[in-house]
Amino acid sequence: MLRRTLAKGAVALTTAGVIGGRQAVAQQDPVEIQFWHGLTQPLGGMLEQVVADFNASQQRYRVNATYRGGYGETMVAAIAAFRANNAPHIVQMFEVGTATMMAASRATKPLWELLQQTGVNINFDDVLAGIRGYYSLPDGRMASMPFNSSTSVSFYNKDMFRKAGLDAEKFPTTWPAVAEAARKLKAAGIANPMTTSWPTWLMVEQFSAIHDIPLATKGNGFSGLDTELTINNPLMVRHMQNLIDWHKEGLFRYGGRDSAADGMLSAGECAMTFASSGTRARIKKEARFEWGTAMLPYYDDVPKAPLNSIIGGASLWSMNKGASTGRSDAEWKGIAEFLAWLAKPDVAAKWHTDTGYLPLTRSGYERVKASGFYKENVGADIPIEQMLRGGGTLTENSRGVRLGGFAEIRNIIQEEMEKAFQGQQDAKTLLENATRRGNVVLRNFERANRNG
Ligand SMILES: O=P(O)(O)OC[C@H](O)CO
Repeated sequence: MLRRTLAKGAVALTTAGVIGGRQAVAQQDPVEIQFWHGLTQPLGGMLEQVVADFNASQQRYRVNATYRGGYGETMVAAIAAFRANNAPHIVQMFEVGTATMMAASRATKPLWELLQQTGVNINFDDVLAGIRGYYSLPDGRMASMPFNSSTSVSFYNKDMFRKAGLDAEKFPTTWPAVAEAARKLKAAGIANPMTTSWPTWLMVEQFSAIHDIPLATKGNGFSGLDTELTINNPLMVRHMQNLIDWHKEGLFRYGGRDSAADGMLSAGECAMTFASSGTRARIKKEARFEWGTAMLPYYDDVPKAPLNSIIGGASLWSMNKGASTGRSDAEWKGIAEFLAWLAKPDVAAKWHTDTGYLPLTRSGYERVKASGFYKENVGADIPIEQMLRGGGTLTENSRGVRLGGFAEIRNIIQEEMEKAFQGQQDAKTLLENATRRGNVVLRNFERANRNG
């Protein structure tokens, strides 16, 4: 289908040819690219602005960004759409969906193949190791496009700290010190001293990485689908039991599954929270008090702690339309051009500084540092500094997690945590149950995907 020229100053035409002395240049309609995302406000709006900027930067492609619910809902919607031969060109997939997408070879086109096929180049040499490793295949080729990679950090309300007689400029570095601060906050009348977003990401996945303990066998699942959970270990039991006890004591409040607690700190509903670095954008917009950020706490009697934290957030996957429906070369090219545009240093740097998500590359980080941004935005570099802790060398336990059915496993762990917070079980039972039930999910996934 052809669209008539809309060149500046030209009369809009209904047919090709010469009107009013001007030669109409026939031009193709832009190729439409559907992009489903799972970011709530204000991040969703920022992402849609990035897309609008891409659309304004060229005329061949038009990316349509649509919010499809949270990450979990977006994942379910994209899989269902593929089955109905109507998948989006690009889907934003949270990091826990990575193994599932890698196994869904009919539904997705790996990034390396997309770039090879379209001749579009994206240089991944300088991408942070913790990000690159998460989204690449064992041989190093990229499976998906890293976009909004986060890590998790502590956020706290400095006004509440002052009210409790705590040093507002020093967030406690260890878990016992956090509990002590929470007791003082409670004594000062703060109803909810601490909570957490993403309970499993924070209290199980990040916790294991920082303390250099495995979350699952086979290098946290990176080297095989025949992996088993190892979360029923003494350190995990110790931490979970502490959370259960602190909950009973009124020092910790469970704020719900996944991102449910994301808005609690900015609404003044707690004094401390542990959340995605990407929560920074929301806190900055909503908080009506002085707030601070700090690295995640740890147990300082654990020999290798604290190591680097791991990434979260999401990457972008290109999808086939359906099992029996292909895409045109122009569509694949449009997808690749858009992803390459996201990796442009200026675009990636703006996304990082606007949102709190990590810079994509080391050089990007250095550039932002040199610009003075971190001096003006104190604490904005804490997520990346925490990622690079330990010299940036990742261990098998600190490079991330790749499990089949991971979203389901997270739900199981959250369900078992909820039972414990309701007083129905202790930490040991919680972790035994979660391990047993999670391993069933892993075996089912392995059986279904054994032959690729
Ligand atoms: O809030 P995000 O985008 O950093 O994502 C947090 C978790 O990693 C999602 O699994």
